[in-house]
Amino acid sequence: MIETKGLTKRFGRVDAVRDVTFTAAPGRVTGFLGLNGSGKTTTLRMLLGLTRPTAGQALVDGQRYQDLKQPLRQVGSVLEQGLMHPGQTGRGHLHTQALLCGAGKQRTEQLLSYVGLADAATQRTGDYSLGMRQRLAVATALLGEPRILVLDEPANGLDPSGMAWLRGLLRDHAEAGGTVLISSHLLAELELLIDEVVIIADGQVRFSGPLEIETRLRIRGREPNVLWQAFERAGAQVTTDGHALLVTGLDPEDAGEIAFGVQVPVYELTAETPSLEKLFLDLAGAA
Ligand SMILES: Nc1ncnc2c1ncn2[C@@H]1O[C@H](COP(=O)(O)OP(=O)(O)OP(=O)(O)O)[C@@H](O)[C@H]1O
Repeated sequence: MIETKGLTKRFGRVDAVRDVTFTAAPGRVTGFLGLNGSGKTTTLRMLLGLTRPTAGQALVDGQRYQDLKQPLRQVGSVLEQGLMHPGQTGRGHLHTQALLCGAGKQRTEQLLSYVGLADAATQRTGDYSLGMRQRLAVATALLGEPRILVLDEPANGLDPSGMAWLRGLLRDHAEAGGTVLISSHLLAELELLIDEVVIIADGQVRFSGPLEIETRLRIRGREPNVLWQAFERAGAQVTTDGHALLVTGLDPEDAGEIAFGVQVPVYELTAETPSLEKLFLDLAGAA
């Protein structure tokens, strides 16, 4: 479990993070979304004990990171993947990091396969693509078999197969009861990865909650008023954009059956799902 309560960080006159309160729960993948400079990295750094809050608290399993007994076994993180030595091989990097958290050679070999780098284990990380470095960074985070993962922009540089791999990995981790907090400004990609979303803009949380974006139906028919009343009788919410009825609370099959029941021919019935990007742009005021 990750919790922040009134978390605030001021750098001189810059309010980087203001009164940020949110929870990332076990069994869920929580996305932490914001534009560049919105305060994501500063928040994650406070969570990992790397930046001291001006006010408020950042807690991991109810404790500050610096008070955890075995931090590397409790929390795995990817903050900056620039921390790899370019002359070291992928395997060498993982072995060195394994020493820090007491993981054995068997674990590093298993992880190299798990992140799809077994064949590239003897290549220098300086020759790795951005996506390969991300995979190695994720492997490093997993070394101590932590239940909590904090990943800053892990999707950056991944190709579609890399994204599918990351999605599977995060899903498995959450389904095994782990907690995942993953930041990004790559909205469309995050949409497929996460269950919950926390949207931050100008250092403040603008939205936090489950990612259940309601599908809206756009319906045109011969007698809109008859349809409107019939849909409302079925418990749906109905508005119009002047051309079509906009209906929430019904699935397309039900809407079709209702129109058939009141004998109104339907000319158009389209299910529209607003993208996470739209939600984000609306909430973050990011024009
Ligand atoms: N060490 C620092 N000293 C002064 N200002 C800082 C420092 N670190 C961050 N800031 C400022 O705090 C604000 C939030 O920055 P932060 O890096 O947390 O945002 P971010 O959402 O992670 O952005 P990005 O996606 O670009 O990494 C920015 O205005 C940034 O310039």
